[in-house]
Amino acid sequence: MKKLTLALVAHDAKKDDMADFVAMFENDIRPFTLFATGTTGGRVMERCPSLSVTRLKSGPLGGDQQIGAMIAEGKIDTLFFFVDPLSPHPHDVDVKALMRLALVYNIPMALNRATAERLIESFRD
Ligand SMILES: O=C(CO)COP(=O)(O)O
Repeated sequence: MKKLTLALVAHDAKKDDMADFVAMFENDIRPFTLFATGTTGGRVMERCPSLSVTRLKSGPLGGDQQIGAMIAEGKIDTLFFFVDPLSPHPHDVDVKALMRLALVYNIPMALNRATAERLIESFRD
């Protein structure tokens, strides 16, 4: 059976949360083929060295758009995007575009840790 793909993205203020989350649910996350924006992927691999994560560009340099394009191509099954709602982001249009494509293609999308925890549990057999 084809492995499901999971994309991980976190704004700077949420990167600790993302690394903690992945470490806590490492066994649930391991079966997925993992993609991440550049810095998020680096932090996740630092925390969980046994996980293999394909790192795309950093968000502000096009990483969000790369993940959006992969969603449009049917290459991403699930998106965990830990959003910082309290800081301005220079690439906010890219952030919105990524969320929009996740909605257009109706893929499961968790925008905070509480939702991601419940969603990842739903993939258990
Ligand atoms: O900016 C991001 C999401 O919008 C994430 O990008 P990085 O993981 O490279 O910080």
